[in-house]
Amino acid sequence: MIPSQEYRKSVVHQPENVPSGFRGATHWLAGKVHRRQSKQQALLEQAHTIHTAAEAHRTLSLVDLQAQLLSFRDHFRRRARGYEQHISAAMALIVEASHRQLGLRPFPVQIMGALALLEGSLIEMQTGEGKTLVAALAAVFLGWSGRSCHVITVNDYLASRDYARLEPLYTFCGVTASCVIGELKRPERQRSYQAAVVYVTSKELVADFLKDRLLLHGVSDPSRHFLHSSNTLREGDEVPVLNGLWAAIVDEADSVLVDDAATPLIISRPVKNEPLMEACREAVRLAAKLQPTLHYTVEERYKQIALTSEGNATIEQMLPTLPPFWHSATRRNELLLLVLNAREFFRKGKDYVVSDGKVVIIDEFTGRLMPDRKWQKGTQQIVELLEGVEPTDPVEVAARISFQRFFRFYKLLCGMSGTVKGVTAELWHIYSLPYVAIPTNKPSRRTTQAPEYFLEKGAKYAALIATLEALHRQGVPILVGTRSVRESEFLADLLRQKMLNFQLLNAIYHKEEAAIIARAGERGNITIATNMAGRGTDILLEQGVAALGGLHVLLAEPNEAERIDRQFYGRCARQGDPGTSYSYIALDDRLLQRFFPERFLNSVMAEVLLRRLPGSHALMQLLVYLAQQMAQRMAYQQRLSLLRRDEQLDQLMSFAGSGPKF
Ligand SMILES: Nc1ncnc2c1ncn2[C@@H]1O[C@H](COP(=O)(O)OP(=O)(O)OP(=O)(O)O)[C@@H](O)[C@H]1O
Repeated sequence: MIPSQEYRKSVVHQPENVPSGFRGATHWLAGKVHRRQSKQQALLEQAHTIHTAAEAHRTLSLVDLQAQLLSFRDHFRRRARGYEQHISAAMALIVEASHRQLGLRPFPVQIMGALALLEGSLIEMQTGEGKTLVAALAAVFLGWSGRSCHVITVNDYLASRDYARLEPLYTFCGVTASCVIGELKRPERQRSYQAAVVYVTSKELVADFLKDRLLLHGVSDPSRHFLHSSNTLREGDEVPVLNGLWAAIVDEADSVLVDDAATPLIISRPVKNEPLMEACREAVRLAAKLQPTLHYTVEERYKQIALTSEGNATIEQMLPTLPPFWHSATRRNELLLLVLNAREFFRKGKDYVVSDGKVVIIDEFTGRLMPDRKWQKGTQQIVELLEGVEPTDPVEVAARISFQRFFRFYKLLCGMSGTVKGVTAELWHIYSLPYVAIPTNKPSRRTTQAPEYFLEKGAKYAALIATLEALHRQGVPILVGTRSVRESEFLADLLRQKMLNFQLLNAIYHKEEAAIIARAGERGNITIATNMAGRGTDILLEQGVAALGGLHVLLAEPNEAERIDRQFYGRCARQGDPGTSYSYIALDDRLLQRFFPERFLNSVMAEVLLRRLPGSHALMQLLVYLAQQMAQRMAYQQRLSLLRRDEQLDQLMSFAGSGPKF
């Protein structure tokens, strides 16, 4: 049904040699655009035909509809001759089943999206266009094949929500479905992974994969069914939970396959290290006797701490009473600086929380609690000791793999996102994923305000608050996007001073996060969120809000990827609703500061903005564009070099006869 990766790469979108010369290159480009457009046109036409055919099934009884679906399922499972030719007929029945079971009649563009997924493409579909249903239409087919299809969601909440919503459709079509979330124990996980369609986050999936690989002692082809490799298990071993890696539909594909691509997923195991624990305890005891300024200096801006001569003298006085370990100045300083760093720079409520007697890290960018994440090299134990909770054992790495490497194991990979442009070449190069743009069901009614530029953050926030006040007075709901938890809290303080009511998305669980984001479309609501928070949650407008211009979204700081900015703007004007997007940018924003010299920004650009010289906005726009391009280029190079390293490692290992390792 789906062409293999190799077939796709060789036939469908094989990168051609670009002819030399300007004329040659423009012809080549025009031909490429033309081929892509005709492919999209063909898919859309097929989708319209299916939509019309589905209308004819409205009169079918429920029993007949299901009987026809089940007969198609058997046909697909047996891979009977020419079964691919029945995709349109079967899809028309699934469309009707969706209407009966979910109350949703897929639009032609959604059918087009599902067809493109089945061809193994990456589809770009605007936010709010109903990607959840698109994935389900394709997953029914993949589930019919009898092998597991993994639908990758952004978080556990979405995995269980999407599974619960779509389960009636799957059951009706004769497909077993399940979801795997963090709280499931291994026996339950194993049962869930046996289903034909499994909703799961990439994090859970990769963690289970690594645990299985450890159980299987690193042998076997990762794409094969693990249970068939049970001969590699030893007596009394736990059973692997996964059922092989065959097909995956990745939601928010840009985030999973690009942004998180190089993130290593690590399986660690606690190790008893009593000497390290004792050293941490001693360091905390010693540091308690040191005072800022007198014994050490704190450089807030660069997050640096240095012992003063007074500090060094105090420690040396204590040396005779300390064990020999402390007589090495390097070791002593390293440990003491760890404690002082934790004491001066780690903030409870911002960097971590203490819950149920445990120190839990808060993600700096999303504000989410990360119970599985631990600081390294003794920092975790030191923070725990400072908080007076029982220190946990240090951990060692047992197995690791990057998301990029993991997803390349799938025989069939496809994905969806609202923002793919800008990374299509990378997705092709790394995953052999061709790209198909899906048109919107209704024309977009988003108004995009030109970005506003400011000399410094102070002026930017003052203007931002004034805009919020004005819109709030009119009853317009506003969603403000920030780049970090710190910035969202700073904004929240400003709003408190103005006595404005607001909702802050910060360090809470996905369910509450989704509930807050879902209410962002209510009259007069102000919601502050980090850009990634609540991704995937539907924002419905309260009655009467559309007449006020719909949801307004305000980006408080540009991101390193223009894609993430666009993803945020996509929170408004969903499904043909009205909406407006704004962006406020200051010369001291992190993006510009990272890529341009401070002197250039503070003198040349400040002067240009201050004098409102002609073309100043275009120049600022160019700077932001260049900074984002540079950031993306650097991130891409990083991912590419990781991939090359992985590939080299593979070659070495296969030479040694050990098969794929990570
Ligand atoms: N065919 C349909 N008919 C009516 N409503 C639909 C249809 N398909 C989807 N919807 C509704 O559209 C809304 C948005 O759907 P969904 O959350 O799947 O969009 P999305 O593309 O995944 O958005 P995001 O990118 O923000 O996650 C939901 O309320 C869903 O019920």
